[in-house]
Order: sequence, then structure tokens, then C-alpha cells
Amino acid sequence: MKPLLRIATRKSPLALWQSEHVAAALRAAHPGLEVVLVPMSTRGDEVLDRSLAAIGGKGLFLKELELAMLRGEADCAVHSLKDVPMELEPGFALPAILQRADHADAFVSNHHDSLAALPQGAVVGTSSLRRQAQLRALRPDLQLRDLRGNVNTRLAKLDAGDYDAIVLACAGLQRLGFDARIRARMDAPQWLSAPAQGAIAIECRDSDETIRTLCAALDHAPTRTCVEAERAMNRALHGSCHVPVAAFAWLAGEHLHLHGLVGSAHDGRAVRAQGEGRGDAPEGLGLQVAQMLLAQGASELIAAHP
Ligand SMILES: NCc1[nH]cc(CCC(=O)O)c1CC(=O)O
Repeated sequence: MKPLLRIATRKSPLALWQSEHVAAALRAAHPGLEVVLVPMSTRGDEVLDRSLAAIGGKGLFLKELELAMLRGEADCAVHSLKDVPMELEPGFALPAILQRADHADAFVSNHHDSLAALPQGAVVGTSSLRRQAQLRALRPDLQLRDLRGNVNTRLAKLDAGDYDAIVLACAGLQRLGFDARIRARMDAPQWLSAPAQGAIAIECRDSDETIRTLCAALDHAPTRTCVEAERAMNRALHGSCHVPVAAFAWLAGEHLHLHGLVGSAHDGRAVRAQGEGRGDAPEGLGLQVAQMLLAQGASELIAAHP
């Protein structure tokens, strides 16, 4: 019998695409390994009428997949790393972080070319506090409206005329074949993406050495370095999906650069910081930039988002 590896995945089109992508990469890395998907629904996918924060935060997307691993129904799970809490559940590990795709956000609209080109008072859809905070800082005149659901649902709501524009991740749009929907990339330094946006991670049980080793073949060290800096910054700010924190790190040779932002989803206040360090010490850089943000009053902004 061929050795078998079972991947727990959410059922949204993006989650399925990402899990298929990981499955194909694992098959290529380990000829003879059989890889199958175990699609599951999570509470985060099913409850769409309440905010994520109200039903328990982003960890909800992971919990059911972790339970499937604990029950022995799956060997690992595939996630968008930006949806993975800064502190993993005890007993779990991330043996692979794949090479990051486009980290940037996308301005998506059927009538306007960019954020700057939106008319006064235009309606923009996003439920992300991070995106709301940056929109308020750059364009205080805009009307922000909630927009939840998977990528396909959000595009359908835009097309129904509910919004003048919406903001989504470039990576998700590209993976689903919606590249043509990207009217403008929203990128650093003016606009910062979510910590680890664009990176896919594999999670498995800490104790499962065989699975960890199989998955580790897909790990991309430069991506891990960058997302460790971004996540360390977020962790030091007690970041979760309930606070408007943005971070983007990139490597230039041996130098690691990190830009961070903490904003307010209620008004246009925001603090920004940037730092530079060595690629072998990403967590130190993350902490350093977090300290710079705190020194400018980030805690007050974070406390305003209970
Ligand atoms: N919040 C949902 C989510 N989680 C990951 C992505 C995009 C893919 C990625 O970041 O790798 C998206 C969609 C979006 O924000 O538009």
C-alpha cells in the first residue's frame, strides 16, 4: 500500500485551491506518496451574519481542522498564514511555510481605477479592521460598509452594486483566476498588508515527526524569515484579527526590512514605524518595530478595539 497523507481543508474555493496546490507540491516532492484532501466546514465559514470577532475570531477557522487532526481523521491542515493566530494551539506546529505569492492588497471596482480616483463619499466594502483603518487614514470622506464571505461572494456583492469598490488580497484573486479584477495594487509604503498575507502554511501535530519531515520539504526559508518578523511584531502588540495591525517585511540581500502600522477603524488616527535588521534575527526586528509603534501611542489605538 502506498503511504497516505490526508490534508484537512476548509471548503471555500480559495481554501480548496490552496490545499490542492499543497497536495500537488507534496506529491512532486515525494514520489509514491498518496495525498488526499479531507474538506470540512468550520463555524467561521457557516456563520456569516455576525462579525468574526463576535463568534470567536479567526481561530475558529482552524479549530475544527485541528480537532480532525486530534481525532486522527487528517494528518495536516493547510491555512492562509494570515488567518493563523499569533500563538498556535499547544501541541501543533507549522512545519512548512510556502513561498509567498503577491503580498499586496487589491483595489477592486467596476467603475474606478484606484483609491485616489474614487469620488467623495464613495462606498467601500471591507470587514477587515486593518483595511478600514488605512482607508479612514487616507480617505476620511469614504463610507465604509461591512463585507464578509469568501472571495467569490464578495465579488458577487460588488457586482450587485452594493459598493463602489472593495479591497481584497491580490493573492486570493490570482489563485482563483480573477487577476483581471485587480484595478490597482495597494502596496508599501503607502498601504500595508496583513502580517503573513500571501503565504500558505501547513499545520500538523507537534509530535508527528513523519508528517513534519514530509511537509518540511515545502518550507521556503526567506518567506519564513519575513513572516516571522511580521508575526513577531503583531504578537508584541497583542495583535489578533480584532485590532487594526498591518505589517510587511522583505529581504534585500541579508538585510531584512519591516514596515508596521497600527490604526483606528473608528477615525483616521494611525501610527507607523519601520526598521531594518539582519535576516537571521527576524523576531528581534519585529519586537523593535513594535516598540517604536508603542512609543507613538499604539496601545491607545489597540485599546480602542476591544
Ligand atoms: N481573510 C480571508 C483571507 N485569508 C487569506 C486571504 C488571501 C490569501 C492570502 O493571504 O494568502 C483572504 C482573502 C482576502 O483577504 O481577500
